[in-house]
Amino acid sequence: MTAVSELPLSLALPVAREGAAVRRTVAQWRAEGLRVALVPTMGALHDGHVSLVRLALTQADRVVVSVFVNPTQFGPSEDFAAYPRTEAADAVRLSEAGAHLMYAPTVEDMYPPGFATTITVEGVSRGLCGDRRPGHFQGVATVVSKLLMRAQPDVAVFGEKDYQQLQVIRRLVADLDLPVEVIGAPVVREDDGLALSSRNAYLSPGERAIAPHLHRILVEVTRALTSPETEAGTPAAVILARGEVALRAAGFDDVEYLELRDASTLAPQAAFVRGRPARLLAAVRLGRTRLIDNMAVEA
Ligand SMILES: Nc1ncnc2c1ncn2[C@@H]1O[C@H](COP(=O)(O)OP(=O)(O)OP(=O)(O)O)[C@@H](O)[C@H]1O
Ligand SMILES: CC(C)(CO)[C@@H](O)C(=O)[O-]
Ligand code: BAL
Repeated sequence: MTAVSELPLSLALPVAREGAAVRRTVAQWRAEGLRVALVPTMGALHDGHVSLVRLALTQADRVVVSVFVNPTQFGPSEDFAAYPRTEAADAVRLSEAGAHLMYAPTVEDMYPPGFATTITVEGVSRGLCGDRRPGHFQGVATVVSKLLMRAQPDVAVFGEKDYQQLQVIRRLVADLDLPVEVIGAPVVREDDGLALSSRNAYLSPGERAIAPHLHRILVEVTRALTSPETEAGTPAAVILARGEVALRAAGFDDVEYLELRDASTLAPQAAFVRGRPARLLAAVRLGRTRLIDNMAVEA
């Protein structure tokens, strides 16, 4: 293991580069009877990530945070090369947040020559981001499987900001009998409602002013979906179409989707049914930035 050289000594956080090093450290902790959590990330850490670490600390004695910009979940025309990489600052944030180990593997370590296995989670990976980003959830499921195998945590924490991803991982863990408890953490937002996201750094000042309208419109659509008017028979499609018009009017360049889905299977819902938890999910484009957000639709 190496320490990140730019760190002040008092903040030094152990950094593992290889799966074997993580496995050794975790095995030692478990031999001491300690419970271990894993928080997978792609780095460029913000308060949303810190909230996951804090939640992990309430569930475990030791917290490992992986920082890996996973090439296999990016399409050929996506932002893999441009994705922000801020490892030294990430290590400081993790140290301050109370994490115990940063796991920052290289691409070669994760995908050595000859690597040939891909994990596909059917059903929940279909539609929404799965359609818009072909191959994305295969890349996510494959790398998360590897991270779980390497770290062998008791619990793994993922944010609800990436709601479809969370459901894909829940399905993956259940289907492959992986011995880990998956915990979802609530979305952390800016004061104006914008969900924190590493990609918010791409927004120009003008785009940043438009971005919070995504959350505002999700709140309005959720209210409309659960209102007595809807119960009286307005189909969800009509309300969703009004929401899409509102998003375009607010200045978003494209609305990839705005959909009502079952909260766990992500099956499309033609209407909100009281007592059946649903989720409203959206992806929009603002200049070169793709933003996603979602909200519980419950009553
Ligand atoms: N605002 C947030 N609130 C709660 N969890 C979050 C938030 N943003 C990210 N996460 C979670 O942090 C984990 C790592 O996500 P990731 O490193 O991709 O950050 P990100 O900000 O979502 O980046 P991107 O802009 O690429 O989507 C994921 O489980 C993700 O859902
Ligand atoms: C789960 C994850 C770390 C896998 O690369 C990534 O998709 C993310 O940061 O949400
Ligand atoms: N936050 C999910 C990772 C991705 O968008 O690729």
